[in-house]
Amino acid sequence: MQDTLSYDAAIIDLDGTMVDTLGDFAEAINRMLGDLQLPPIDAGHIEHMVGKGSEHLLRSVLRHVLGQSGQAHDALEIEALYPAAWESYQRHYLSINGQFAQVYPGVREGLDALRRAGLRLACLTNKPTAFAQPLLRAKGLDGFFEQVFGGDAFARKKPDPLPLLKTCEALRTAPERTLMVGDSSNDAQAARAAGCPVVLVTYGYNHGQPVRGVDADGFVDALTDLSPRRAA
Ligand SMILES: O=C(O)COP(=O)(O)O
Ligand SMILES: [Mg+2]
Repeated sequence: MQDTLSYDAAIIDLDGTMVDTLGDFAEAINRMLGDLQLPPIDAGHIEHMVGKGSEHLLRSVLRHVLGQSGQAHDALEIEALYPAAWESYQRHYLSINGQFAQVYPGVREGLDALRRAGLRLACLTNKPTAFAQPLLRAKGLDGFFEQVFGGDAFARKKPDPLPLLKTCEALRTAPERTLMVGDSSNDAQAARAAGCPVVLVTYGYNHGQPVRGVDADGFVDALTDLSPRRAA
């Protein structure tokens, strides 16, 4: 049980923390690869590439499939494919957003308990804001958050501390009283550098690495394990 006694607010990550979006990523990516006449990629590979935003994801996917198909693939070739890949991926992602994704057990109850305890909530994801907002709406999670910021909302993404500091500013809370809840080393590194306490869920995506090896203040198996007491 993670004690929220001294927190005024919580910043919650999206992919791998609130919603299991691997199915959405796999569907949109494989439709994009089909458009580009490239071979498909397994969800297992995609899982290790998620967390650093869509641009990083697409470049990792292109590098992987070009390598698999034995085609020469230097950075220039990946960049030459990138604009068409991004256009296709964005179109497909928006058309299926949420259809192959599930809210993790305990998320609604956990968020509800945090809200009832008086904590202010923001969602901060590396996913583009234009993907994040409709996904939260489709899953009935949008009403919990005062603010929703995507990976394109600020000049730099997590693991840089800037998005967390900007989110604290928007919530008008001090970083040391604002709990970051995420699923990966990105979230933890950003929180450490911003001066926010950080708890990681044990079920998300952590670039294929064991999450308990990440430097964090605690780990929970569900958001319901975050104790919902507010700061005095
Ligand atoms: O789109 C991604 O890279 C995932 O983003 P998130 O884990 O920060 O929500
Ligand atoms: Mg995540």
